Amino acid sequence: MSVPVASSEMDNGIAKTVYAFPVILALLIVTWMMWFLKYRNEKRRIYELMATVKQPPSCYPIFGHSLNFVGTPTYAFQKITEYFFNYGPNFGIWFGNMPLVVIGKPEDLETVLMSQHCVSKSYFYKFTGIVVGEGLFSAPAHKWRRNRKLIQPTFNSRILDHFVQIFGNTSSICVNEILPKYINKRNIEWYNIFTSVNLDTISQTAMGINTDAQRIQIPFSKHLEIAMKAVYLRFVTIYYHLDFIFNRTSLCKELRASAKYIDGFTDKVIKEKKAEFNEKLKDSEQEVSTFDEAPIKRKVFLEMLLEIDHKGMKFTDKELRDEVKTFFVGGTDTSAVTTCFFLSMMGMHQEIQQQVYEEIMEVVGEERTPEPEDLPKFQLLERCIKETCRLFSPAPFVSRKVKGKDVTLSEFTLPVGTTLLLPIFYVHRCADYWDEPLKFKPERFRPEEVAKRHPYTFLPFSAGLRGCVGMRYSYMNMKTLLSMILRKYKVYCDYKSIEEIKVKNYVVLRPIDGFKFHIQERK
Ligand code: HEM
Repeated sequence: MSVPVASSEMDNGIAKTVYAFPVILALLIVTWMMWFLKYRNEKRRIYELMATVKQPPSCYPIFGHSLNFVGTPTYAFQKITEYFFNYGPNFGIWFGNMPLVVIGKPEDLETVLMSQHCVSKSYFYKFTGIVVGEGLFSAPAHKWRRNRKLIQPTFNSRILDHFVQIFGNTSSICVNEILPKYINKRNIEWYNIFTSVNLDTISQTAMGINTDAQRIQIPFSKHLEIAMKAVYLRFVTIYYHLDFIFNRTSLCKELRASAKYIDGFTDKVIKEKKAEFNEKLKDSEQEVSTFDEAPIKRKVFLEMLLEIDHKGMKFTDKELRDEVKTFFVGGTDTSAVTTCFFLSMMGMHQEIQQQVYEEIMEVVGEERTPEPEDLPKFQLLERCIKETCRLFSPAPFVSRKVKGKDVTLSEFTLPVGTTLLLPIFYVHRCADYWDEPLKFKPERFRPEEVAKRHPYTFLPFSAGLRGCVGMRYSYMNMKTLLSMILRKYKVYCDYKSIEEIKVKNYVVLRPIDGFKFHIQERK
């Protein structure tokens, strides 16, 4: 008797499925159509905006303006910079079929960088994924919001003050053990030397591990440079955006090999720290210590991530690796390049170098390692670091995407979906905001001069909601290292003017012909 019942239930089931299928299909079609109409509407509004803003000539079908960048990376950088100076501060370019709105007006930069609707990174950042994954730098907005809140406190002032001793120790290795090998020598790989100093500093301060990169001479800096170059070439070469083309190039092979090295290096650090963390955890369970209850904000960055993970807010291995890699990459490359440009500027401006030397002698003298309270007293040194960052902004551009809501600027409104390019390099060298922009004038950063300018004319660390989390860290670290270098060595530079230093952009700015300074020991 049960068979007919089962059969009728089955018939019912089939009938339900038969009726449900067209309903689901209709819903899917309606959803897709709504999405498509919204997408087309967004595109239409962006195209309308592009029609109203200034645009350089030579825009070709399919390729847009991108054909004008084809050539060496140097040429591409020069071309983009030329566009800024001819069409800026705000204008539009077509990168293939992608419209890019360039925002160089300080008032508008402030609006963009302070807007919750501009915290999403643009399409270009996906190419950095192989190097830094989805760490803080490239994370999508929802993930970034959570992680920024967690990470920011590990760089608060009290913690930074504790780091000064480590800055002093790693700087001392550089000054007393590494630099003596290069006295009076030319053609030195300065970038590698200073990347290693910064790697030691960041690994001790943020990870609580000593990599001893300066003494062991690990190839981290070499791989970082290869990876950054490959990522940048991919950005600017439009056909490299297609995986099936890029994956077949030798550049891709080099990028993968370097990214693999950086991953391996990071995994080793995490493994070591995890083992130490688990040991401490065991001890704390036995000794009822306060380890688990210690406030998270007192721990270094990696300890804090491990502790959060342990307390249940899980980070996958990949998430952990991405965050750590981001700090290794973000904290070393930019700082190394800034150190090298700074020393070039000191070599080129001997009088200013002498004044900085006198300031250092006044604050700490010949021997004493700087302490936290000394650092604010290095005022001229700080102005010189800032003037270096203005002329040679380590991050020449950043990019964003408008999401969630339109953003209104001084002259037009950015519709949702617009990709933005923020040309920091251009703003820093623009004669509208800086008199004699190609002159090294640290006095521009005296408080009374700063007060005369719009704050968004100086953006080496970007600014606003998604500005650099390591800005104060960097100033403190650079002041410690540079004061210790300059009191022991005199720097000379073979470049005679700023115009002579031609630059290229491998995500981070570099001189095309290398850093041409040399050091002599002060007697
Ligand atoms: C001279 C040194 C440095 C410069 C010029 C610099 C510059 C920048 C810039 C321009 C950005 C914004 C990037 C963008 O929006 O695309 C940024 C973001 C970032 N920087 Fe730095 N940086 C420096 C040093 C450091 C250091 C030492 C650390 C680590 C301690 C660090 C960690 C980060 C992180 C994690 C981000 C992503 C922030 C976020 O999206 O919330 N940076 N940096």
